[in-house]
Amino acid sequence: MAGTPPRLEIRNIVRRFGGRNVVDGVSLQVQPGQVTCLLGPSGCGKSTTLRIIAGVDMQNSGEIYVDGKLVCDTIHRVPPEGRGIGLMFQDFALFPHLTIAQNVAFGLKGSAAQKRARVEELLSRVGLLHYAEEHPHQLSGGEQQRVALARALAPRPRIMLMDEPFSGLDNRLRDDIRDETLAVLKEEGTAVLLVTHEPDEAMRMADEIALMRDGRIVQQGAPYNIYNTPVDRAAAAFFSDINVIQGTVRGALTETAFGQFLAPGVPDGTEVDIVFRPQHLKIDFDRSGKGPNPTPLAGVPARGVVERARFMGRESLVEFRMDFDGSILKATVPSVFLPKPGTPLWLTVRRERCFVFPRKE
Ligand SMILES: Nc1ncnc2c1ncn2[C@@H]1O[C@H](COP(=O)(O)OP(=O)(O)OP(=O)(O)O)[C@@H](O)[C@H]1O
Repeated sequence: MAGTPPRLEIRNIVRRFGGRNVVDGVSLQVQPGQVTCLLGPSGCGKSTTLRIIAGVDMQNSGEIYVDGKLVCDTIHRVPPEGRGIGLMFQDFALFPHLTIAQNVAFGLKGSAAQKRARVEELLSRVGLLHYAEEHPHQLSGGEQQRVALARALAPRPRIMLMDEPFSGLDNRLRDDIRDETLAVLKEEGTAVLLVTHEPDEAMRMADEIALMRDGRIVQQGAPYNIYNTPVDRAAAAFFSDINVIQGTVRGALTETAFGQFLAPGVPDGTEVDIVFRPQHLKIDFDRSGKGPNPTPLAGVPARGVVERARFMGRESLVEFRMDFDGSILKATVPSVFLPKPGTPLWLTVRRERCFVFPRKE
């Protein structure tokens, strides 16, 4: 690509432990001011990837570039402190014997006046200037996390690596700290690579999500695209509960109780999973044994009987036992609607909300 190189680029990183590729050919780029989330289940290799970029672990093959300059392959290796990288980890504790200001100043170079100016700038940005002379134990968990952010940002790192930085905080506080952190990182124009196993965190923070499984990135893109066009059943299931209807392809179509689904390019006889999220199952009332009329967009309605309905605050989760095969499908609906078990209702699902994937055993 012509023009400015990415702030961070990794190419084909492989890391083996005990004969297993724990990181198996990971490539990605992060631009200045952009947050990329490495998202995946526990053990998929996220932290190992981050540790390699930080320089505290070493890849078996692959390269790391910062602003287009090679900082590490299997021959050259810039030490961690020479990479312009800041770190923020959940258990990256503050120094208990130093004041808040001394903690933030810890990695800074320059004159005393320059250091003081930078510390004051960052502490006021995270709203903690009045705590400058206190010690960490006098601050709440959320405040300590903000100090940790200020400390990591103080030397103006070109790249910030964050590994589950908010997981020690309780829910409400976590949302606030995430938003504040994001605002500060954007102002500083830092390129951020954030590791998390929580889809909500990734959706809230990321400009781009790299979904990782078994050491590989299986899908990469804006949160909206990753959520709405998953590459496979597991990618869909990572973000929410899913419904799955099984079918077999005949003539690029598969027949279900909801009518036909297109399966272009899928060979005859292939078993497929038709996957959709519970919020996309639409409910209609029973009109003397009939449901709404079929439409090209929503297909044929199918009847189910309410098995269970649970109130969950903002929404209700309703489980239906379907007449056609006795399977259970789930719908989330606004919680004003809480039908009684045994109520027959009709269900439809819009075609553009469904994904047809060849079944993997
Ligand atoms: N030093 C090591 N020696 C041997 N195996 C390791 C080492 N470090 C990591 N692993 C293994 O590599 C795999 C990936 O670990 P990693 O910590 O990168 O996963 P993760 O996706 O970050 O998971 P988590 O969210 O639980 O930290 C795991 O199976 C882990 O046991």
